[in-house]
Parts: sequence; structure tokens; C-alpha cells
Amino acid sequence: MQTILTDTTFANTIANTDPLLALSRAWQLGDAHFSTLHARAGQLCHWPYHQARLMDACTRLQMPMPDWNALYAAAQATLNGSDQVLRITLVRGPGARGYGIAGCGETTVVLNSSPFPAHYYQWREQGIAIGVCAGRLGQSPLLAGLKTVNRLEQVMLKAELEANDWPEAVVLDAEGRVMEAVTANLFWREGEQIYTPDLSTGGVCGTLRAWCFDHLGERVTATDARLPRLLAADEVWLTNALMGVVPVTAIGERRFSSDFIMVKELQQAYEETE
Ligand SMILES: C=C(O[C@@H]1C=C(C(=O)O)C=C[C@H]1N)C(=O)O
Ligand SMILES: Cc1ncc(COP(=O)(O)O)c(C=O)c1O
Repeated sequence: MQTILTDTTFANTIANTDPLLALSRAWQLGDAHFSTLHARAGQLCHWPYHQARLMDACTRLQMPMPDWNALYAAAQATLNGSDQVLRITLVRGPGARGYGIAGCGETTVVLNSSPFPAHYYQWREQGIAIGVCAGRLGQSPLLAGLKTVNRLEQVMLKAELEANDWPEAVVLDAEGRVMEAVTANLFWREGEQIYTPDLSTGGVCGTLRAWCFDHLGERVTATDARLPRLLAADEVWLTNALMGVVPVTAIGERRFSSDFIMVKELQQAYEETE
């Protein structure tokens, strides 16, 4: 039978062996993936995009799909009507020893909810001045795009943000290609054309990035770019499922005095669907 652990059931059963066994592949091997959602007025925002990413990760990792109806109902049941964050983690079921996946049981669903960080609304309105991380992302084509629980690169990059007192920063890969931000995807505008990094060798394919592709259609292209090209852009913004669409007012010394026409268009469309 599928196991769904919510904050309450997990807290109540942590002393038993079952949840630990259910989570063992996550803590032994990082054999799990997740999505973080904004929940507003008792509704999960952009659920189809989160479900699509979770499904894609299950397929690529050869992890059995959970019962989506049961998952959705359990997720809805965690909502209290206020602004919340809901993290859905899918862990490969217990069974095999070592790396093998044959014989692993049903996928375990873990649901954690927490209050929504209100500063994201201020970021959307006022924008943020960001840095450029010295830490570089490795290339990992097998995992590229996936939001697995293996996020030590982001833990280290977030420590760099905190040390520099930056709200966010551009992250490059080992070869100097612009990849994303520490907790968000990145877009920029050159005239009428919009670009975002190609994420076939690394990074996380965000749900809001997917939403931007759907909204922008042929106006957006995934590309390889270096930092000087990003700094020469007319407009830059960040996206994730919690912060929404956030204008970048500066990257280091480079200030953007744009009127943020694309950001405004995206924010308006986003608010209609959030
Ligand atoms: C790790 C989680 O989510 C990511 C991390 C942050 C953050 O550190 O601020 C924000 C959004 C997600 N990209 C999580 O546990 O929800
Ligand atoms: C490293 C990284 N890239 C991109 C994203 C954006 O993903 P989403 O749009 O699904 O929030 C996130 C977090 O959400 C992230 O942690």
C-alpha cells in the first residue's frame, strides 16, 4: 500500500521504524525527488506543472508513480486557507540493498507544509539586486533538469549568498556558462527576443520556467550564454514557484534601468493563474 507521510503523521510515527524504512533510500542514496508549491486560498497553485515535473522525474528515475488522486487529496487536506508552502517529496520505496532498484516497493509520498515567506511579494514589486556566485555547478547530464533531493550544490551556494548578504545570485557551470540562480531559473530579454539557459547538462527545470515557455511561445529560446551576454541584456528576471516572476534591478555593478516590460506582462499573466 502506498505510504503518505504528512507533517503530523511523520511526527507521530518517527519513533517507529516504518517511516525511517520508508525514507531510507532518500537518506542513504538521495533516491528521491521533490517539488515545492505555493498554496493560496486553499488551492495548490500551478498543480498541473508540478504534477508534470514529478511524473517526468518518476519516469527518468524509473520510480513507480504514486497514486496521483490520493496524493492530490492528501495535499489539499494539508491546506488551511492561508498563504502556504507545500513540499511534496517522492521517495523510492524500500526493498533492495545497495543501488539496485529491483524489488523496491511503492513510492512513498512525504508532505511538509510551512507558512509562505511574505518577502517574495516585496521582491515581485521592487525587484532585487543580485550577485554572481564564485561557486560553480558541475555538469551532470543524467540528472539535468531534475529536482532530486541531492541539493548540496545549492546548500553551498546558498551559504555563499548568506556570506555576501545577496538575496540571490547568478550561477555558472564549471565551463562558465550561465545556468540559473541559486533557488530560481533565470531569463533575459535582448530587444524583442527572450532567452533562458539551456539546461541539458545541469540545473533544475522549474515549474515556473515551464509556465513561461507556455506563455511566451516562440518569443523564448533556450540557449548557451556567458556572463557578458547576460550583463548586456535589456531586462533580466528570476522565476520560481514561490517567488513568482522577480525583476533583477542589478547584477553586481551592472544596473538595469529597464521599464521591465516583459516582467510586467509575465507578472500580470501569472497573477491571473496563481
Ligand atoms: C529546498 C526547498 O525548496 C527550494 C529552496 C528554496 C530556498 O532555499 O529558499 C526556495 C524554493 C525551492 N527552490 C524546499 O525544501 O522547499
Ligand atoms: C536550483 C533551482 N532551480 C530552479 C528552481 C525553480 O523551480 P520551480 O519553478 O519549480 O520553483 C528551484 C526551486 O524551486 C531551484 O531550487
